[in-house]
Amino acid sequence: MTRLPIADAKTVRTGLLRQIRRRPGPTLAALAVTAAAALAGLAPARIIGILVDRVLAGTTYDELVRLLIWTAVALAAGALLTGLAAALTVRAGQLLLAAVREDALDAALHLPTDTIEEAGRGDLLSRISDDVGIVAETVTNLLAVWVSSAVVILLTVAGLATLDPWLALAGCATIPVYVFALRRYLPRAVPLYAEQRVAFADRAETILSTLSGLATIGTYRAEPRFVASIDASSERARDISRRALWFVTGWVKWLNIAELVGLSAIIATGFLLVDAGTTTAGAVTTAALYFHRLFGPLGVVVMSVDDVQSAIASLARILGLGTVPGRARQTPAPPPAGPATVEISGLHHTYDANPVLHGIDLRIAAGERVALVGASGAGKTTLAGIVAGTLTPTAGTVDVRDPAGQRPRVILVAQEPHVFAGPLSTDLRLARPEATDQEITDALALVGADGWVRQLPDGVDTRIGPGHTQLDDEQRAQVALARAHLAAPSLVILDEATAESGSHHADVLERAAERVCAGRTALVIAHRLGQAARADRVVVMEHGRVVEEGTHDDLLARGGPYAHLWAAWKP
Ligand SMILES: Nc1ncnc2c1ncn2[C@@H]1O[C@H](COP(=O)(O)OP(=O)(O)OP(=O)(O)O)[C@@H](O)[C@H]1O
Repeated sequence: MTRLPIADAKTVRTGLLRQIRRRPGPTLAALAVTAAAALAGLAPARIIGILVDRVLAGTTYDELVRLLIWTAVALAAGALLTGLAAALTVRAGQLLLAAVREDALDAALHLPTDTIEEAGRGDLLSRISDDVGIVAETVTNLLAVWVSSAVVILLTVAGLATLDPWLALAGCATIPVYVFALRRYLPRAVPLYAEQRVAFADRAETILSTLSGLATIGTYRAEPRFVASIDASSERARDISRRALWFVTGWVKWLNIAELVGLSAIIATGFLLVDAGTTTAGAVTTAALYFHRLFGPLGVVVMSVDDVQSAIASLARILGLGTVPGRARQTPAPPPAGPATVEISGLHHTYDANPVLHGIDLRIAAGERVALVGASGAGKTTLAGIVAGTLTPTAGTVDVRDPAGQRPRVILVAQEPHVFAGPLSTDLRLARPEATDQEITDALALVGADGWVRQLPDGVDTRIGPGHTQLDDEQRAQVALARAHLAAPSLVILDEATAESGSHHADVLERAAERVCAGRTALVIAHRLGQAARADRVVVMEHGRVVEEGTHDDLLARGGPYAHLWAAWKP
């Protein structure tokens, strides 16, 4: 199975930057307030350092009180700004995510049908639901903390360096311990947590399956066996949770050792510097407090690396959707025009290295109705999908033009047409939002659906779908044909719209299909050869090639593949 692509690191970076550049205000505001909050957070440490120096030099009571008031003001300002920065960062993050989500949804809606089929719908769905959910949760819970931690770390290190480069250097003694702890922790954390999740899922599954089979278990007096299996899975979950707890404790121990090493190095260096008279005790106090401020942010960053990595992986999956070349966008719908001409040349198509179309050349004149016939698997649906633009051919071209030489509206009525849940009239207006009630009624009458629609509880406004009125296959096909008629296409492609039904229904639908095709160019995949007999021209396909074409009578007279199909067909 071909997977949908995952964006590489560069695409993720440029994708995010592009979104930020589109609307830079919220991000810049969040960064500015975060920086102000970080600076306000540095102020108390600086004031306390000054206070230490003043006390050592012999200060007055008034000055002491003044400095303490300044410390309180700085703390309050820091707290306010930190709260504001968090709110602004989450807002900027959510706006960014909303833009990314909109783009991803847009890309998903324009993915070529064959790409979705090859990759599986599950992959696409999990990207626009699960992955978006993971990123949204990270943005809400961690983005503000990470941004403020990064800014605090940056400004605090800069603050340390401006106090005294030697003190900053001494603080670096913590780095090797952090690196050692990270290298020890990260590689073991992911598998451990994955194992824990599996154990939890296992326990839930065992309990659920026992509960759902309670009656049967009682009948066979098998309770002890099931209780034992719940016991076993619970023990596994407990053991692994205990291991995970020990693991976290061990990890936190290393963080504490790193802090101890850095702080000790700063105090020891400070002692030497004060002794040598190159700095003051107040500056060393400030440096120690600055350094202490780093512990919180560093701890948060390190503890949530896993979550952020998983969010980045999800983001890469979401942005990967935008890297698939999309289908041609048909919006806005071209205005109704006369019947189209179709020029197909050198068309090849391959599914997963399995070639199914081998160089199809076909021309359909304006207003002509061509029936496509052939055994199952001959490639008819594939050809129809390519002409409709829902499939991208491996090679070759399809040129569809209206009388004015423009790409016109092409409507494909698929084998299993989809009718959207909701009022029937809303489904029909999908084809033409401005359609009047009369036009809708006329379209339903044209396809022979007016009778049963009138009998629905609310007529054409009756809600269709689960929990409401359910349509049968014939009714769905009629709705699809009425919708196609309302769209006023220049080319209509019918893919076995009548194949599912019994013979009376087939007659109803065939008549409906013929009326929808009238005055339009039409390509009809005809399993019921009666449809082919009434077409202007019949094109016979075998194993991905056109083997015969002509009128029904000509082909019968020729006695080739079509004549054999006709002879074998029982109307
Ligand atoms: N999405 C797909 N992925 C892989 N192979 C496919 C896909 N769709 C069709 N095929 C294969 O391509 C070949 C042509 O299929 P296609 O549906 O175009 O033929 P058809 O003439 O319309 O047949 P039918 O009348 O049964 O619908 C078949 O062998 C089919 O198995």
